[in-house]
Amino acid sequence: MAQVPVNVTVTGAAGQIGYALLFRIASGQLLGPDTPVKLRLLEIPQAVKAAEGTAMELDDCAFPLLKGIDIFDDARQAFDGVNIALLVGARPRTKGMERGDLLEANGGIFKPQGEAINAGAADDVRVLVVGNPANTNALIAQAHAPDVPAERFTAMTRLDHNRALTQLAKKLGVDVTEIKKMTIWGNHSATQYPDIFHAEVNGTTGAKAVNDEAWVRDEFIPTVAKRGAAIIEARGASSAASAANAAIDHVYDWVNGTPEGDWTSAAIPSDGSYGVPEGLISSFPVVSRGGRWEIVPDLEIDAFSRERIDASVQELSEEREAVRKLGLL
Ligand SMILES: NC(=O)C1=CN([C@@H]2O[C@H](COP(=O)(O)OP(=O)(O)OC[C@H]3O[C@@H](n4cnc5c(N)ncnc54)[C@H](O)[C@@H]3O)[C@@H](O)[C@H]2O)C=CC1
Ligand SMILES: O=C([O-])CC(=O)C(=O)O
Repeated sequence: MAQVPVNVTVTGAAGQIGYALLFRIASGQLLGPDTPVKLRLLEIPQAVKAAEGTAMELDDCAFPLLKGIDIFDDARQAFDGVNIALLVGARPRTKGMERGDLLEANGGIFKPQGEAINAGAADDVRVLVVGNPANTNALIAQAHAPDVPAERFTAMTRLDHNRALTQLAKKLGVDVTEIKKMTIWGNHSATQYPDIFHAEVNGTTGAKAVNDEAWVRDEFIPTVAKRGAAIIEARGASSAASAANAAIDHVYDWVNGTPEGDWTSAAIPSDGSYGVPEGLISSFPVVSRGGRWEIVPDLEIDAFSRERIDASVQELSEEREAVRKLGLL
């Protein structure tokens, strides 16, 4: 294990996702059991003490792969030399806040973080934005990091993907491992489109195996798309451990590749595929090969799917327009 440690920066480190995420990174689940890591935690000044507490607990685990923990309240320092950037900290929507206000408040976070990544990140930096609105926050950060290849900025829809796998598996009474090629299209929001027409289950498609369009339309899609709100309702707080789990899955697959014969979902910059305007950070069916995400090409999109993909992509276009008007792009 003479390998140089990989620098992993986590923003919002003292938050609830941070707490569920850091121990898994340090134990080797993010990058694999042979890759040592150094953690660089970014928090706002008021939460630095809490982050220090988490760092004490990380020390107390004596993880063999953890080669250092540094805590910052300054983005330039936190992203200096970063290889993997997990942008979790964001401004949550509070009462009375309009979508425009939320985008503006997050612009104040993701613009300077993009600039800091541009200034100091390692050449191989990979960025995953978790903090909501994740797709558009990723777009803002990317816009302020012109020296970093655009494809290195991604947003998380893997939690939606994993939610969709379990909902379909439960409906069919099969194991989640029997379902391949699930897809989430569009925005990580209630407009997202979980697509089972291309999913494969024991030699047929997910849609054919279910054979019930009303269930797909009225139960499956809304259950997956509104699962975040349902968790908040039940738990009194938003998904944390499942979100951290999805972040681990996203980065692990990005670095190590997706399995043959399957694909996953990630929000990545559009190359114009499937009618998604170029540059929007939208969720697609993707494989990871040679450390890069590739959009799965040439899938047939029927009218049912087309309408839903277009609606979610339309929302992303509107968010892009809104942040453009705010001068954030
Ligand atoms: N993409 C996805 O699937 C999911 C996204 N989320 C989003 O993830 C984000 C974090 O969720 P939680 O950890 O539950 O929230 P949280 O409120 O528990 O933690 C957020 C942390 O970010 C910190 N923070 C705020 N501004 C910061 C800045 N400028 N730099 C560094 N840190 C900063 C806060 O001090 C806080 O400790 C939220 O935006 C949430 O909506 C949550 C679940 C799933
Ligand atoms: O809605 C939220 O804040 C949490 C979220 O993104 C999710 O659980 O998908």
